[in-house]
Amino acid sequence: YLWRRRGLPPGPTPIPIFGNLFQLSGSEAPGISIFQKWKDQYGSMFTFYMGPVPFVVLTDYKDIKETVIKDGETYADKYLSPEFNTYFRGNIFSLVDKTCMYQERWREHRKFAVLQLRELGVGKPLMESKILIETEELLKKLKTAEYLGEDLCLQSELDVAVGSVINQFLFGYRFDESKLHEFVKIKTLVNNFMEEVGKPLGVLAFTCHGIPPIIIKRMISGIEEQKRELFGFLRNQIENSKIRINYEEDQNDDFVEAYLRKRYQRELNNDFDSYCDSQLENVCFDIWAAGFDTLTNTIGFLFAYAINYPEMQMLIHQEIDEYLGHHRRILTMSDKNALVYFNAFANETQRLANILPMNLPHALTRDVVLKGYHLKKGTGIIHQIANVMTDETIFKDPYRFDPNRFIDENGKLKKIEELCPFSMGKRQCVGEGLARMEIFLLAANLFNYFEFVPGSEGLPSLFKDFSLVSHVIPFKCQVRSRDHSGSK
Ligand code: HEM
Repeated sequence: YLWRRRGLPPGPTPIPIFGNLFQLSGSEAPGISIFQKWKDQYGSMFTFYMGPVPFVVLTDYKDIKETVIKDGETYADKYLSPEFNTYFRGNIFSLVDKTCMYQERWREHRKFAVLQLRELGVGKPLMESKILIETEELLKKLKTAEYLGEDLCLQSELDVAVGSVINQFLFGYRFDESKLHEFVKIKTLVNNFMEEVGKPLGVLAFTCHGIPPIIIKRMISGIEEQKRELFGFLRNQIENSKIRINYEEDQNDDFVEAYLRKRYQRELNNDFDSYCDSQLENVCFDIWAAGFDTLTNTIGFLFAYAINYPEMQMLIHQEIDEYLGHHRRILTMSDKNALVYFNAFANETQRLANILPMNLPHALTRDVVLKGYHLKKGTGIIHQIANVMTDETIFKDPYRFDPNRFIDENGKLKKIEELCPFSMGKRQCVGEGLARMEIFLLAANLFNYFEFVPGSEGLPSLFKDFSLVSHVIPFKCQVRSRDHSGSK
């Protein structure tokens, strides 16, 4: 009755105030299976309630494509709480959360971020060289761990490498020994933020419209101090850039410099609104929050799978050895296409690590008729890519880790369009190019020089917790050098 009254597709019965949140949080972690259960029960398009708010969920690739690709503008808005945004960000500033009211500002800043990722080197030797510096540093640390015969917490090392690349992009410097304390601080703050908004009350505060800021503050009380420190850190970096920058020059070394120059030019033309400090702080936060956890955990899962499946790790090693012959050297992006098995392994990792158990909620920018349902402008829509990537009609035996599903009968890499970890359409991940480069350069090179085996605590767990982004449980491993001559 509830569904018919609202003209929505059917779904599980909600309870007052909390809707279906407890079914979601009480389900098997990380939460993908409950969407599958609802799909089996109500069909591929159904409605569930996050708190008092209904969200229409699309779980079929075909339907997602029909909506976000063929009618992108209609689905480009986000369904996130303006009150939460105002409380957390100071206003409706950001790349990730932008709502319809601020569509133009979001469009401008998204375009700017995509352009800067390109200008500052994604897909080019410039970014490659920065990622390779992190790769070399990682290799040195692995060598030391091997020499000492110690267990290695690989995830901590990957975190520093991934964090350094983001910080290079944003602020122009990496986290060397002297800056490690800064990294630990920002990582902790971003992680705590993710944890808070991943809890049921956090999800409510993050998505439901109309909750007064004073209540939001109570619902996610853990966030207050972190917010101050996090934005304090970002503000500090931006202020340092302002001191360094020379507006006479036009060469940008990092994102913040590019932003400040753009703002300067706009202000010369009497536009004092489009580019401002608060927006810059929030975009920096978004790039950290959206880019760090997702990427470092993807690479972490890749190694966790490789240690759990040594016979597959051996195939990665064999492929690299056959390709490089006797001349072991650092792999670069020009080698990527030759390493079919590694790419298939990385694809399968992204599919099964399925890093966003629930995608970010979008909202309709106009009334639409979808599969016979008349949905009103503003309705929340979730494109459940996690369920597409575990759809057994596309990926047979979907919970089995099997890189071979991405290799065709001619031994070539098979493109399966339903592999969509970066989502699709107008809100598709802006960091996809950077993420793909890092996955290849960091991971392929570590396999190039080392074998990874379980540490003293045994095999890495493949369990995924319930969070906005699935985290690999930090594991210990041992590394064995594959380069006995000692030359690199
Ligand atoms: C393996 C790593 C990554 C994965 C799996 C991933 C996945 C995603 C997904 C699924 C979305 C949401 C799309 C939607 O709303 O439908 C997204 C958005 C976003 N990602 Fe990523 N991401 C990754 C890495 C990165 C990196 C490295 C950056 C930064 C350089 C980044 C920046 C962003 C931003 C800014 C958005 C919001 C875009 C918008 O709403 O317009 N991501 N990402």
